[in-house]
Amino acid sequence: MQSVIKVKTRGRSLLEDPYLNKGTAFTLEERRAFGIEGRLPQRVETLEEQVARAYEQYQRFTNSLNKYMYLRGLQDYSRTEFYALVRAHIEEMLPIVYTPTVGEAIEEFSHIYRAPRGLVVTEDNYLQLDEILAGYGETELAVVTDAEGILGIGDQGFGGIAICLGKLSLYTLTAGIDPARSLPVILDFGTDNKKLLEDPFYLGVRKPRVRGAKYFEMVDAFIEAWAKRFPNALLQWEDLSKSTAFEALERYREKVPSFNDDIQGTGAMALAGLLAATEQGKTLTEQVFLVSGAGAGGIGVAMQVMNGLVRLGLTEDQARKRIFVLDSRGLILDDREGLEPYKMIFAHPRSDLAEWEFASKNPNLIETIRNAKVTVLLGLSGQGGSFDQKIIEAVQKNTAKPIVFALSNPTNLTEILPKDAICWTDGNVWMATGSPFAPVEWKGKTHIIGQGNNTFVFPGIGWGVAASGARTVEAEMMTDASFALAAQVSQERLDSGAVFPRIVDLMDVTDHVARAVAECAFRLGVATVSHEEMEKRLAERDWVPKYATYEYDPS
Ligand SMILES: O=C([O-])CC(=O)C(=O)O
Ligand SMILES: [Mg+2]
Repeated sequence: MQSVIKVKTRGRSLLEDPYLNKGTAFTLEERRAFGIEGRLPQRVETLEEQVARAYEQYQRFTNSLNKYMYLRGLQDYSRTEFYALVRAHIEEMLPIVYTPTVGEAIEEFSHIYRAPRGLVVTEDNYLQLDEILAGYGETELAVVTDAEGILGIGDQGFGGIAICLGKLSLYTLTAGIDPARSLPVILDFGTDNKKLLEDPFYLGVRKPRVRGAKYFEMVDAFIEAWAKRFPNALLQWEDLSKSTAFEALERYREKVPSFNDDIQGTGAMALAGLLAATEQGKTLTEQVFLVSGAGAGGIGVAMQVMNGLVRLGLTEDQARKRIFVLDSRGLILDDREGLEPYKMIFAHPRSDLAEWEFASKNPNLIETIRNAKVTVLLGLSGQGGSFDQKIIEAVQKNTAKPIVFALSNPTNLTEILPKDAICWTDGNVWMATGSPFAPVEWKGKTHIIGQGNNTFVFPGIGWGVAASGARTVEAEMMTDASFALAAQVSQERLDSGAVFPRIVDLMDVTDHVARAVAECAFRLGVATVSHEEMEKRLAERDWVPKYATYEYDPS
């Protein structure tokens, strides 16, 4: 907690340091002690007064991307003011600093770029990372992307660093990670996005992506330098493409405490929603699941559903028989030539389909729904609109109340619009979406749409790992996170149709998830601090947006 701190920086540099700057909130004594008298308006303000002005300015922008730019500018000016503002208006501003507007900001990044942030790793500097990292202050958390699989919008090159900025903002807001101790990292190994390569403003490495052995040689070098400089820090992989996400996760998970947000975070979130929709899992083992999309998110969700079913008493084999994963070529079956290794675990034997009716080589979406008697649809395909009326009606034949999660982001890639799902099922559906959607009025009832986004879990995972000093991030920790999140969905939320908590409760929810993750680390023996120390670290957020009093430190 900030109260009184010693500060060495003086004069104009103090006003230009976003971690220390208080602007008009510097007291007259501080202005004198730090040599900034005369550089500020005479009036001394409180943080609340500053935030009120910033909010008035924010409201003058009518376009989301402009709002994003304003907030990022404020963040570059003062971390405290930025976080205090977003915290006061979290429901309104989360869709700006995060999904969906962050998607647009990523696409436009080289055009809206203003100030440098984070660490940029390239083919030119990856051998100097020891030296480079020595110049960074103490760090406890990195969000790392190579930007090949950003949200559902694919290869975004250098702009992908903005997803790291967005995720880290959430870590600070909800888990109290000190912004000065968190690091966004872009592995800028080129891009295959033609539009970016031809854009005169593009700031990233203007070359095709490095792939294969050279790619992992460079990531190895980064991990080695990172682990040497910050051995206990947590690393979150974000938005790698499916071709590297699984391999990177496995390759480094024993080397540094790390997890993949799209595989594990999204998986843990989805299982939580399913638990909430089935009375904390009471009927989960009776459901039949269809996962549309076999990327990091799709396979991650399938794995976590499997882990959940096993926790509820099924064997892995029994669980897998209830999960059907489809990619662009249809249902994944064991006789597919060239099947990617990470998909194999969910490949059903063709011999199991003896009684099925389907037209071509692999059953498609509707054929799988009909033959397998699917009751739960999980959309992670990035194919906007792919759950159409026929699809929904087919699921309705199998169950009184389908569960339909359209988890692809941003908004325009959602597999189904909530209003359509509610209309086509006459209101009999458990609906959730990855991006935020407004409530839907249907026959006099207001249906609230829960936001099925990994933001409900990753900050808690990070805090839980930090609090327990966990050496590794284990699958069991994710499952405990799912149960903890599901338990935070109130009866009132369920009555209004939502299977995820309110965004305004994100901080509370994160408390519970963090505790579950930390306790699990203890149970599994991967924690490295005492239970007492862990309790201390969980009791209070490390950093909250408040001003400390500064005392000049001349040493
Ligand atoms: O960033 C988000 O909103 C959720 C996520 O990880 C993704 O869609 O890749
Ligand atoms: Mg992601």
